[in-house]
Amino acid sequence: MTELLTAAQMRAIEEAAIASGQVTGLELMERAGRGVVEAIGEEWPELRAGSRAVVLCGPGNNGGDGFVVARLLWQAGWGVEVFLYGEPGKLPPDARVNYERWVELGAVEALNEDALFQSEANRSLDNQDPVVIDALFGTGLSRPLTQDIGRCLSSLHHTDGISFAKHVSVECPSGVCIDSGEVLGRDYLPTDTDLCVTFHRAKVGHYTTALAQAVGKLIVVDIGLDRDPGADLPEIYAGLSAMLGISTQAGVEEFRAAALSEAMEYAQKTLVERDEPVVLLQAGCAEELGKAGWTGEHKYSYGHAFILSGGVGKGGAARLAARGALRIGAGLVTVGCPPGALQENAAALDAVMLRSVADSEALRDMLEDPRINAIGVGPGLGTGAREVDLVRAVLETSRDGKGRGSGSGAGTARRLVIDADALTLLAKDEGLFGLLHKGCVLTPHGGEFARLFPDIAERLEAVPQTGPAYSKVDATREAAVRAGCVVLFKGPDTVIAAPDGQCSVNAAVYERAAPWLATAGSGDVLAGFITGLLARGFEPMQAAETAVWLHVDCARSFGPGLIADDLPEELPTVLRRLGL
Ligand SMILES: NC(=O)C1=CN([C@@H]2O[C@H](COP(=O)(O)OP(=O)(O)OC[C@H]3O[C@@H](n4cnc5c(N)ncnc54)[C@H](O)[C@@H]3O)[C@@H](O)[C@H]2O)[C@@H](O)CC1
Ligand SMILES: Nc1ncnc2c1ncn2[C@@H]1O[C@H](COP(=O)(O)OP(=O)(O)O)[C@@H](O)[C@H]1O
Ligand SMILES: [K+]
Repeated sequence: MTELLTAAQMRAIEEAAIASGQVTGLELMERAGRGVVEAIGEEWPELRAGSRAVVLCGPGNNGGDGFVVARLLWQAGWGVEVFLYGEPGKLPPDARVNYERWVELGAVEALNEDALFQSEANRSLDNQDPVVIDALFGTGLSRPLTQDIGRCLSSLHHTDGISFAKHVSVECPSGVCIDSGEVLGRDYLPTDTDLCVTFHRAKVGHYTTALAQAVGKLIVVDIGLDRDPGADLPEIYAGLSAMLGISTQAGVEEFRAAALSEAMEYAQKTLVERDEPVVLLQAGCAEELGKAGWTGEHKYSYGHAFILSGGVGKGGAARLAARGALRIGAGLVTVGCPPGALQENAAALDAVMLRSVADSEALRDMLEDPRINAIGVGPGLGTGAREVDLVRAVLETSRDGKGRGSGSGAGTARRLVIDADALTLLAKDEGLFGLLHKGCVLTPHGGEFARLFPDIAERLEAVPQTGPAYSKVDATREAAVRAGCVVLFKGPDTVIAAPDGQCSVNAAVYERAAPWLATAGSGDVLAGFITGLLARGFEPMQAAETAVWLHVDCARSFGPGLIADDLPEELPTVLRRLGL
């Protein structure tokens, strides 16, 4: 499990490590700078002594990292030019030390567009593919960049006469709020970056679409913050006691107690400041499916999923969802449609069963069957009065104590996936919205989210002027609390949140990009995947996480040319590859 951090969490972790005596800020900065240089070497092994770099340093510790990078590249024989935004006298202590170390080796010029143009790296005729290293702002960005800095960054790519072949960002492209992935002020897009090097853990913003689209490759460098803060204490004491000549056993114990209590105090502060972590979904989240296994005695052991369909000519979406539910392992899947659409559906369904559902009364009768333990409602449903009644029936008959299934979800309320048209109905009808319960999963895309939670969407859309900016993670968490159930907010950066604060990100970006998943009907298949897993007894959060991860994996496994119908058919290949 990989946790994604906010800037505040990262700061707290660093502070705790420094306070425990485990490491100094200066050492962390050295490791960070070294990590950047190593990442450059691995990415472009052809660059070596004689290559050129321009390092842009900012007024904080991100700038400090930049001075370390400059020094290490210089020591490796590179031609290095350094530009500083800010005053040397105002640099924080560790950055100041590294500034001083650099000025023994080379010059520091004030950063502006003209200076970049005039830089040797830009003007030299040896054309060595100069690298520009952006160490202006990292986790400490608190307001929009001034226009002159914004212009400098834009000029790196968009101005005739300035050309830097390779662009490296330290922590993140400067100007981006690392909690949200947003450019503060939204005056321009994040600067395109070939390589973004961050430290200890990726931050939440790295996995948002806005930032990921600008970053070619993300590297997370280990700066040694995973070690137990108490682990080094005996050595530290041994060193100190030898120095001071106080080596007694009592002294050892006293020293340990004092140092540990300080470390504990910081650790507690760190924990208090932390929400439930935001988790990046990885292959491991699908392991639950393996653990759930295929060991049942009969089809009802795997639950019975029911998908409500729209009328004549509108059944494709429900059929896609049904196919998804069946492939992901629901024991039985039934599509319920209006009588007039039976013929159309019968012609298109085989393994999926079919029932006629004339109206909400017929539906309530059907849902007397306790074996139906998961329902998917919304894809292609329609948004008329009949559909309002159907959605109400589904919600009312699935609240606590109703719809106890015989599958592994037995003993819990019937679970629901509410998607597409059903979300539109919820947005129009407060009464329906009020019927939501913890067994539901809402799966809005951006438009549906804005209809359901207009004030939250408005806050998310507002141009952020200060950091940390309100993020998709914040928005989804807030929506989940309001709805009282799991909310899965779709997109290349799908965020899933539960009312208790659990939150995960399924990122179809970087090496997991699957832009061809944006194809008509793919959301319907996702709704089906979740419904199928709910039928199998998965908890709502776990069902949403597993389904969305497999959804992207199916798209990646199939590749470009994918249409929604291919997604369920690709699932067996994906499951086999995962060893499930
Ligand atoms: N704290 C540590 O121990 C470590 C920090 N590291 C680096 O330090 C960075 C964080 O350092 P800081 O907290 O100093 O933050 P930054 O260096 O990201 O920026 C903070 C500085 O920029 C100013 N500032 C913020 N927004 C501005 C704007 N729009 N225009 C002009 N000035 C602006 C602030 O007033 C402050 O002086 C990380 O991203 C990472 O690169 C690494 O060296 C690892 C260790
Ligand atoms: N660029 C993208 N990369 C990866 N996945 C995407 C991208 N754009 C959309 N998706 C995913 O595709 C699906 C589209 O669902 P939705 O918008 O409901 O479409 P439809 O209603 O046509 O099924 C969602 O799961 C969404 O997360
Ligand atoms: K930066």
